[in-house]
Amino acid sequence: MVAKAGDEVTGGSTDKADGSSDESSPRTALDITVSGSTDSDSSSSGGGGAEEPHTHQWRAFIRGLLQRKKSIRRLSTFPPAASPEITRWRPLRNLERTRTAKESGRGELPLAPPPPPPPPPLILWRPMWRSFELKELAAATDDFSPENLIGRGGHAEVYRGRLPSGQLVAVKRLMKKEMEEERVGDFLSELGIIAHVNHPNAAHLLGFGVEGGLHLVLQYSPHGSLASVLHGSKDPIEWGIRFKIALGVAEGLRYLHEGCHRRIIHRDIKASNILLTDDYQPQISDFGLAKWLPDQWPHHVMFPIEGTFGYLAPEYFMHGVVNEKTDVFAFGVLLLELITGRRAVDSSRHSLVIWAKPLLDAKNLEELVDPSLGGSYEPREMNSAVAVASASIHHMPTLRPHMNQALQVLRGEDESIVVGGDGPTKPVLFDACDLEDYSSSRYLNDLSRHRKLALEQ
Ligand SMILES: Nc1ncnc2c1ncn2[C@@H]1O[C@H](COP(=O)(O)OP(=O)(O)OP(=O)(O)O)[C@@H](O)[C@H]1O
Repeated sequence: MVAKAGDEVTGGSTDKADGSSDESSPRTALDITVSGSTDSDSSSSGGGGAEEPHTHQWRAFIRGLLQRKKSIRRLSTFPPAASPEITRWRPLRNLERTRTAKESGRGELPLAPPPPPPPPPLILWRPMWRSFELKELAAATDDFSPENLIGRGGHAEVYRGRLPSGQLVAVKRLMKKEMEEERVGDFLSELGIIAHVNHPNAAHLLGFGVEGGLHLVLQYSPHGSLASVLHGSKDPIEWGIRFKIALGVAEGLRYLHEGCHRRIIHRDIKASNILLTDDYQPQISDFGLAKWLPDQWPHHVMFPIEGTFGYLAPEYFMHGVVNEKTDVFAFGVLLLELITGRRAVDSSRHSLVIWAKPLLDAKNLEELVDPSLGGSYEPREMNSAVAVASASIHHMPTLRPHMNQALQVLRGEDESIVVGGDGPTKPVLFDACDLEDYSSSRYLNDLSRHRKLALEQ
């Protein structure tokens, strides 16, 4: 359950379907700003006791939702079979709950949520977003005309629009059929998180609307998504742009993991969720699955398993373990897409990771690199991208780099991992030990098993 009409929305943990609690849920983003309560989290959004201007916006937003007099809840359903791609695999929705260490059979997992984290320092912050009326959104998008439809995800339609000021915007509207179901929760989570994110490499929220459905109003990205540019256009994009995108996504992820006032795990990094500005600056978008993690939690075990086949880290799809390294794995897959020009999952539903792993291990750049580049790339950049991709898709999460390390290698500031040279690749030991001994062949087996499971849905 997320919230019901008439429920009082207050600070604290997020109620799950089974009545259990999940303090890491991004729903807290809404709760803390609406309640202005004494909840220890309240200052994390800049609350700090005194009501800030943005609190009024949240109040207006929640009031609008409650006036809908419709229940908003999570249901134990599967996504519609006709999803445009095999996205958002949610086979375990009916098991929605937070597993305890006992249940998972692992001593190191938290038995119960630890006490709430101490409030972070007060951040003076003024929102740049506002609430839009339906008539404003309709005017901007020419009544949501099909000509303005620029994207359709699993759960939302995105329309290009123009505000009276002349500014181009993207209006993301939760599809009607999804309104009463679990997606509303994701949508509100997305709003709660994106409203707090402020980085050039993250999608920029301009406002929201709750009349006639749920809407996010975002800055318009003229080139659309990386997926459409990389896989949907006849002209291959040159290596310089690909590398710029890799650097920008790494910057954005580092910000989410380390630069925000709370750690944000995106959980759905993929080419269609990377938007491109007019000068191909990438912006991480679609925060529908993103989670805030308290500082003292090394990781979190989550069900249902949600995300996109082809980008899911093995420890996540096998055990539900989520932390920064879940995103690092997906970033590695994204790098492989940029290097090879191939999709994370091809039309025969074969995984790029399974295809690339032997080539990465053999340092076979010749077969790995996108032939449409015609060998035209800067060798240092390519070598560092390949090295980071290889380390990022490591089956052991602790042997994957943190995003700041990945960034340093990409920028050429750290050459501790190099491929393609004469000497052997240096081992990349970022942390001391792993959760378990997990062999490479078992990893590939698990990937294949996961692929089979995903195809059965
Ligand atoms: N700000 C924007 N500017 C331009 N195009 C956008 C913008 N936001 C989204 N789009 C387009 O709409 C598509 C769908 O958007 P988005 O991924 O946010 O929807 P979704 O329903 O959450 O998708 P998913 O299936 O991943 O859950 C994107 O892949 C992109 O092509």
